[in-house]
Amino acid sequence: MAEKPVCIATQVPEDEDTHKEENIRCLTMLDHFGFECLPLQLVNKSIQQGFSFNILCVGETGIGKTTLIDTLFNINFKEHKSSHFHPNVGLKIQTYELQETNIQLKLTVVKTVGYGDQINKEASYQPIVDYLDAQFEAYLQEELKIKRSYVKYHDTRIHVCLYFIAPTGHSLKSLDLLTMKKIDSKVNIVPLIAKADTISKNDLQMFKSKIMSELADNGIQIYQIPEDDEASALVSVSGHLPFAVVGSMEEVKVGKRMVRGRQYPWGVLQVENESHCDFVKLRDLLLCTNMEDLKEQTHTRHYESYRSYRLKKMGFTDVGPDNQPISFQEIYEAKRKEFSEQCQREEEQLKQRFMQRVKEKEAAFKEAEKELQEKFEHLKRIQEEETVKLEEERRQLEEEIIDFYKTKAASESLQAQSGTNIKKDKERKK
Ligand SMILES: Nc1nc2c(ncn2[C@@H]2O[C@H](COP(=O)(O)OP(=O)(O)OP(=O)(O)O)[C@@H](O)[C@H]2O)c(=O)[nH]1
Repeated sequence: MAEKPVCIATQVPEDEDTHKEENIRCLTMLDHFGFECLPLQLVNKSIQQGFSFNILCVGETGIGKTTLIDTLFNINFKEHKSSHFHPNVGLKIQTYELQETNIQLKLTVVKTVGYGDQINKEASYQPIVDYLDAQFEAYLQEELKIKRSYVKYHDTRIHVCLYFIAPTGHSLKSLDLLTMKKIDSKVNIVPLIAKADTISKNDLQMFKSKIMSELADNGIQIYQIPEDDEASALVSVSGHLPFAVVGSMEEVKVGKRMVRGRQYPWGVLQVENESHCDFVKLRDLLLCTNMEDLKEQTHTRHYESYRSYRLKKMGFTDVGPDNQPISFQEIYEAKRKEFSEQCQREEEQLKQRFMQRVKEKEAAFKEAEKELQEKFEHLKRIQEEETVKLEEERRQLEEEIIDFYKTKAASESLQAQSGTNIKKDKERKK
């Protein structure tokens, strides 16, 4: 905080001459004191804790997401290029611990992978929506814990979504409109025209107005830059939306200086030259003037609406059916009662269903038993008839055997008789 001379007024008795007031001494303060120091406490605390910032980059493969993030933080994050053949849209999440002088920044960059590469683009926005909700849910679960630890907790809620629009110079694609519509209530969207060096100055202005009117026509809410804020007003950024950005980590010679830019046969595009592109405006917005506002909007607007939706879904409400304020305890008791009644009802239903099934099973068993008994009786009858038949056959066989033996004995005696007669005849002939 800059030191400034202050006038310390001393109380002068009313009856003294007014010319004495001219002799009030002006002292220069050597240090801060009193509640003037309050902001210092916040500054020190913030420096000690460090800052965190979460950026989501949504854009087609190869549109310049990585290069822009590298250029914003002036660090080569060494990213591999993605392929165009992902079957679905995915997200690449990376967290970096950065330091500038004594300021630490925990930066999380989430980038889409394979966005806009599928033939059917209908569900391209879903992984993005799911990711945004999952971060809100994780924060809500931390908030609902009895033992919370916000200091250690890594808040991964996305503070800003940089939406990369292809520099077609024509209009927004239906995928752009669809995705932005789906996420505008969950994140602060800052639309960017990517690779703005590939589009002429006149075309760029027309393209910008076209995009803004298309966003308005489709009711898409982008991040509203607070214009009353002194710093924002100075750069008057809103009028430049969507920012036409160019990314490059290349150092190019311009006159006697080395600047970051892109060298072309016809000249150099300087990334940090405000008459060449809006990169500086974007960097100022994200890092210098509006980071805290982006975080605040994330918490008070987007997270708040997710939280209230989830709590309502869980059955919590601020007012009862009679529009009277209702306490958490009352809701809890009512919910518990409702739950135990529901449990009882379900238990009763289960019991009845069980009894019904037991009855059905018993009836089925009885029916099966009856059928078996009938079958048994039938088989028994058949078997008895078979036995009687067999007995008859056996009797007949025995009779036949007896007859056979009788016949056999008769024939044997006849044979013996004839043998004796032959012998007697022979003896007689002798
Ligand atoms: N003309 C121009 N080219 C750029 C710009 N930014 C990046 N590029 C080039 O575009 C190509 C892809 O850039 P990346 O930053 O890897 O794109 P990306 O969107 O991160 O790609 P993926 O992560 O693979 O989806 C590289 O050859 C960059 O040099 C830009 O502003 N203008």
